[in-house]
Parts: sequence; C-alpha cells; structure tokens
Amino acid sequence: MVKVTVCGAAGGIGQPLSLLLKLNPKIDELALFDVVNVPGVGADLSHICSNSTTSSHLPSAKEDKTALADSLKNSDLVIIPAGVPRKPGMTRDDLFNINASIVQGLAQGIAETCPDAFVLIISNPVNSTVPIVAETLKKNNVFNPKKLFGVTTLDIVRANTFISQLFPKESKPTDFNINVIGGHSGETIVPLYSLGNSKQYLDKLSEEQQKELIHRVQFGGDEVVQAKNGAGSATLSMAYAGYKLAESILKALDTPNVVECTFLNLDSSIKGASEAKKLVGNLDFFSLPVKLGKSGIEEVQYEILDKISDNEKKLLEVAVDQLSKNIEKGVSFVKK
Ligand SMILES: NC(=O)C1=CN([C@@H]2O[C@H](COP(=O)(O)OP(=O)(O)OC[C@H]3O[C@@H](n4cnc5c(N)ncnc54)[C@H](O)[C@@H]3O)[C@@H](O)[C@H]2O)C=CC1
Ligand SMILES: O=C([O-])CC(=O)C(=O)O
Repeated sequence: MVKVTVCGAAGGIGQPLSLLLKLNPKIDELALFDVVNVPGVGADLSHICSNSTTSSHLPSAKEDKTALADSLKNSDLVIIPAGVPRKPGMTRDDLFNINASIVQGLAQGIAETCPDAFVLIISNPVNSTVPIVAETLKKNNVFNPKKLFGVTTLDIVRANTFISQLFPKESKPTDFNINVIGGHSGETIVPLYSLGNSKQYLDKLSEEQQKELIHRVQFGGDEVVQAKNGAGSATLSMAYAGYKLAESILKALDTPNVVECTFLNLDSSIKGASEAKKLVGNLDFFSLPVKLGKSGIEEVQYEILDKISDNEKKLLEVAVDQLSKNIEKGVSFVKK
C-alpha cells in the first residue's frame, strides 16, 4: 500500500499535481490537505476511474490539527506546494515571511504523524524552506536526510526545453536531461550544459547566446510570473516537474539506478555528501544529481563537480555565496 499526501492540494500547483498522482498506478491512496476548497477538489478527483482512493482533509478551524494529522497518517510520501506564490516585482525571498511558518507547521505535523515519509518541498523560497523542514524534523529527533527533497526539477525541465528550442530541427526536449545544480532562485540555479549531449549544442552558440540561455533557465520563473501578470507563478509546468520527481522516488523503490537532481541536506550519512560539501563551499544544502533507492537518497554524484567548465565554476561561486545566506535564514528561523 502506497499513500501519498499533498499539502496545499487545492492550489494552482496542488490541483494538477494531484490529478497526475491520481493517475499513477503505484499509488493506492491519495490524501489531499488544504486550508480552503479541498473537499471540492477531492470530490472531483475521486470520480476518476483509476485504482487509487482519494480523501480530502480541511481543518474546521485554525487550531484544528486533526485534519492535517488524518491526511498524514500512514503516508509514505508527502508533497508540499502550500503557501503564497510570487507577483511581478517580487523575489522568491519576499515569500519567506508567509511561507516559512506555513512550511514549519506542516513539517511539525509530519514529525508527529509520519516521520518516515519521503518529504518533497515545492513551497518557495526552496533554498530556505528545505532547511526549515530539516531543522523542524531535527528538533523532533526524527530527521532522515535521505528522505528530504527540495524540488528543483522545474529548472531541469526548463533547461531541457530551452536548449531544444534553440535547435528545433536537430533536437527534441526529450533528448536532454540537463543537470541543474545549486539552488532554486536566480543566480543560485546553475545549469550544466557543458556536460553530456548538450555540449555539442552549447558549442554551436556564441558566448552571448550561451549567457542568454543560462540566464533564461535561471530566471525562467519570472517569465511565467510576468505572463500571469499578478495571477501567480508557474503551476502546470511545476505540477509536471513535482510529479516527475515523485514518480522517480516511487520507481526507485523497486528499480535500480534512478537518478534525479534534488536540493538535499549534504549530511555525512549519505554516500558522497561529505565529498560534495567540500566542493560547494561547505554548504549544508545543495542541489546535485542523486541516486535513489528503497531508502531514498543513496548516493550524491559529486564527481560531476570535477567535470564542469570554467564558466560553470564561476556561476557556482556566485550561487554558493547567495545560497549560504538563504540557508542560514531558514535554519535560524527555526532555531530562534
Ligand atoms: N519549487 C518550485 O520550482 C516552484 C515553487 N512554487 C511555489 O509553490 C507554492 C505554491 O504555489 P501555487 O500553487 O501557485 O499557489 P496557490 O496560492 O495557488 O496555492 C497554494 C495553496 O496552499 C494553500 N495553503 C496555504 N496555507 C496552507 C497551510 N497551512 N496548509 C495547507 N495548505 C495551505 C492555499 O490554501 C492554496 O490552496 C508557492 O510558494 C510558489 O512560489 C511555484 C512554482 C515552482
Ligand atoms: O518563479 C516563481 O516564483 C515560481 C518558481 O519557483 C518557478 O517558476 O521556478
């Protein structure tokens, strides 16, 4: 029996993400939690003739903790797209004040009800909300770094799409699986186009075009925020990306060699994490390709950092500097 819980299930990301999860044959039970509108979303999804069951959980009042606990009970995988999205002119960090407490509250619920679950954090600013979840779980003595994932998959999705758009005759987006490392905001996002099959295309671009491509990946979120013009940020592409990571985590339960990039805690209990940490300015959190297995993150593929280009090394330096501040902000929010 596999149970998946979505916290923030009635939102712009939560709804399409829940739809995709409802269609996954590996999932037996889908629990939807939100502070508004979730009974309607649940009723709607429950009519789909896939084999999973659907339940909806709406708190009856602000203090009601039972709805969250019921949604999390026996959950194997929890995905969190709860919180406010950006409007034009805002940075992801501007969301910290509201989303930090929302994520902390949900992490506390996880610590109390399903501490062994895989936890996937979508809520922004990811660079800070993931440390918040880690610290909250640590406070409750239930932290397992192998099971905490900051979702940066949308950056990979964009990196694949954007390079292919530059070579429409020679390539398709599905030809690529670009590693995107670092964090999930602006210059902390570092796409590694110099590795693998994208290198041959990167080499065909002028220095200026390469810069533009990298900038587009780093600031791809802004394109959607501006196009939505006040009505939020990426939801459909994000649902696809979040689903892709969840699907891989479930796939890795019975299939070897599943690799995904994720923003993880570089804890020494994970193979390769100490080596990675030394190469990324001693940061405690960083997005890197990881090998997934039954117990979650089995190995960090830190070797990739030795192979990156000189330009990518420069981008990495900028990313490390910004990330350290974002991480510290999340950690101290819980410690205070
Ligand atoms: N990691 C990534 O790549 C991306 C992250 N995001 C982030 O995802 C978050 C959600 O975005 P949208 O779905 O567009 O926003 P939205 O406003 O459409 O939906 C958010 C949902 O969270 C719910 N919510 C608020 N407080 C809650 C709580 N305490 N417990 C459970 N649910 C709660 C709201 O009721 C709402 O239904 C934002 O922070 C956004 O910045 C968005 C796109 C990409
Ligand atoms: O840009 C935003 O605020 C939402 C997000 O994280 C993304 O689309 O990458």
